[in-house]
Amino acid sequence: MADSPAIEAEGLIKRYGSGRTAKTALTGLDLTVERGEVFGFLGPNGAGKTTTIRLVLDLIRPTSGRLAVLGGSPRDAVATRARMGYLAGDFVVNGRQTGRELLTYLGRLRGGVPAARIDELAGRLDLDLSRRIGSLSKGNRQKVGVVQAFMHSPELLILDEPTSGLDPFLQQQFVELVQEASANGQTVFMSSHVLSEVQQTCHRVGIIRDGSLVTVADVDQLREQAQRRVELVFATTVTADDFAAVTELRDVTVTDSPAGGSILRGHLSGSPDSLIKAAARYDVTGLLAEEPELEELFFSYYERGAQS
Ligand SMILES: Nc1ncnc2c1ncn2[C@@H]1O[C@H](COP(=O)(O)OP(=O)(O)OP(=O)(O)O)[C@@H](O)[C@H]1O
Repeated sequence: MADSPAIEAEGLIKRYGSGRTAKTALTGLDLTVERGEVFGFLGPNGAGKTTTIRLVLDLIRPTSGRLAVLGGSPRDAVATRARMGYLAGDFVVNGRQTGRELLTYLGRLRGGVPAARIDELAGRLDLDLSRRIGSLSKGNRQKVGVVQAFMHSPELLILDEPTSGLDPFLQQQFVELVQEASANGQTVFMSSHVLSEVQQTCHRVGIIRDGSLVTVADVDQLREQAQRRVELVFATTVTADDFAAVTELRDVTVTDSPAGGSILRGHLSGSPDSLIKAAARYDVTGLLAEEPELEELFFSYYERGAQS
């Protein structure tokens, strides 16, 4: 069904082993990933992220609970897998093939991918497709992994710490690929410890701890609540008292500007509207408002999870 969620888990339990060595990795996971969203799956080591992803891919089976992927059971793997793309942090394949041979082969399995699409992605990632995969560095091998995950524009991309340990160039290229996939209406489910990457790509984040989801948050809402550093330069002298009515503004300092006038600095949370209106009473010659840092907010969610 087209409008069923991309991923829907209810009371999902996964136990590894039995007897005294048994380990319950998922303790009753409830999770919905809607079609077309980029969902970040965050949590400390051992929380159950990879286990969830392996269940979605039908690489392992749940002990109990319900799981639907693209409207069907993950057990319909053959039909569903061609509509999915998957990349883990350590892309491992037969090393004797060249990148081009492997990607052409995988493209055929996924219903045919034009050679030009493979070339375009390889070009963007600065990947040499003529080299044998076994001779590539970890970073270059991971680029092959990125191409195979994205090349067929799958309905659902499953990414398990896809860029961990990779250089900033590949991380930035990866962010752009996720943003493009999202603009194209594809769904992305991504676990990551790279919070800047999550901040740049995800619509929602879910925090998992000890095998169950503790919070789901909307990244735009977090961004609105988050503080941003602001700096305003005035042609004339202003005082902190002139901005006392702007309740969204905290930690206000006013210093003399080298060009005469004043520089006002502070932290703004919520709407900038009343600050802009208060500032408009004076002659504003400079303005800086930084993009809010969500990392601290993400960490506070991790911690909140730890207390529950
Ligand atoms: N094959 C297995 N056999 C036994 N226990 C396992 C197995 N795979 C995972 N576990 C355990 O299940 C729990 C969840 O592991 P999982 O790999 O899903 O966590 P994760 O959130 O992906 O962690 P990380 O961020 O370190 O990758 C951990 O306690 C782990 O030790």
